[in-house]
Amino acid sequence: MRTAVLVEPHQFELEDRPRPMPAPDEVLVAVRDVGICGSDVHYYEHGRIGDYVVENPLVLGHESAGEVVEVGEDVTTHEVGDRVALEPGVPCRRCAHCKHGDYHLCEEVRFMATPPHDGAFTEYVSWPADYAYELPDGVSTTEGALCEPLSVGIHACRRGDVGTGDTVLVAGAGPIGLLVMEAARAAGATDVIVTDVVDEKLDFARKRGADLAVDAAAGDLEAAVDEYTDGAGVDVVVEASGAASSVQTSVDVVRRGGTVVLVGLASEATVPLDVLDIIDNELDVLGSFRYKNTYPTAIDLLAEGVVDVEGIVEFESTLDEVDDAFRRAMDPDVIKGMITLDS
Ligand SMILES: NC(=O)c1ccc[n+]([C@@H]2O[C@H](COP(=O)([O-])OP(=O)(O)OC[C@H]3O[C@@H](n4cnc5c(N)ncnc54)[C@H](O)[C@@H]3O)[C@@H](O)[C@H]2O)c1
Ligand SMILES: C[C@@H](O)[C@H](N)C(=O)O
Repeated sequence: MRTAVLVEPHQFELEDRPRPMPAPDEVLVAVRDVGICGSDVHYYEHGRIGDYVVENPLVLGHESAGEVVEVGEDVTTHEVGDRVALEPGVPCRRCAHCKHGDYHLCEEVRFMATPPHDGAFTEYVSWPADYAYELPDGVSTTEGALCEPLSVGIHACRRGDVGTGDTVLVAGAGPIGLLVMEAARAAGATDVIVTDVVDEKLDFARKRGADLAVDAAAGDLEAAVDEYTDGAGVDVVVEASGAASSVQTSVDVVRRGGTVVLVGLASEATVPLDVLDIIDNELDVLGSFRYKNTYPTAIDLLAEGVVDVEGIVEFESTLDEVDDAFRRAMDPDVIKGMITLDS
């Protein structure tokens, strides 16, 4: 099977690898769509993300969906021909976190495209059947692949307890921020303010329904939020830019008693933060890491037409064009590229 392998930064090789055999509890999936995530681009450019270093050739891609072509002998839940979205993190199922229900915090998780685990820029992936979620008619495999970043948005909104009538500020209009916006609307938020520092991203957010889109670099964000909320501040901020300065700004624009959810991986591990602000205003400042139990929700929201994910896809390429696709995805103005396969 054709497989795009990152052999060193900025260099993919298309290899012919043996097709995997599904284990008894797995399904073999012919991959149809794989999103290019910011983390894939980061590995492509730098060969590492923090402590995760690409020491051996790695297959990138963790936002994937496809069609079941074979089922393991113990699998009773899937049939050949089912279209499925693959949740890319499979936990150990035995540790305290898994037993506690926080399987996304499992330290033994096998997460696609995170060294040393291969991802989905390949023709076939064999994956545990219970992490392969059937897509109903009407939900495309492109949408199935985008259940992954949508899951990040759903989990962040759950962490922030976003609810009916809330005003939510989403910092960063990349794919994650835009899908946080979708998830926040689905959770009942009536007002969504989006910030970014790139005009094209702000325009894109406006076209996708942001009630207010503000340039965070222009220096008047707090005033703009004050004006919009009559001085109250927003109920929930979801920080999805990863910009260090945006962490304090998030604390500045949330209302007293409100919640700040940190999703963006701040480029600097330590960021200045006015702790008295947090105490005096009794803020909840929470981390949000990946997701748990979000795929069924994401698929339901897509099937009901409550969220739009395909609208963030700006280009599609084939596996043979993976190098070009990654070069294109490095453009800061581009929101999302997809690799499509037709094996
Ligand atoms: N916590 C998690 O589980 C999780 C999962 C996926 C991604 N992430 C992180 O979330 C962040 C967003 O991911 P993405 O793929 O959308 O990234 P992205 O780089 O495509 O988008 C980030 C956006 O933030 C904008 N930005 C930069 N500085 C800003 C500022 N000061 N204020 C507002 N916006 C600003 C950028 O212009 C860009 O549009 C990244 O840091 C990523 O690593 C976290
Ligand atoms: C959650 C996922 O989208 C992220 N890129 C990660 O590897 O953690």
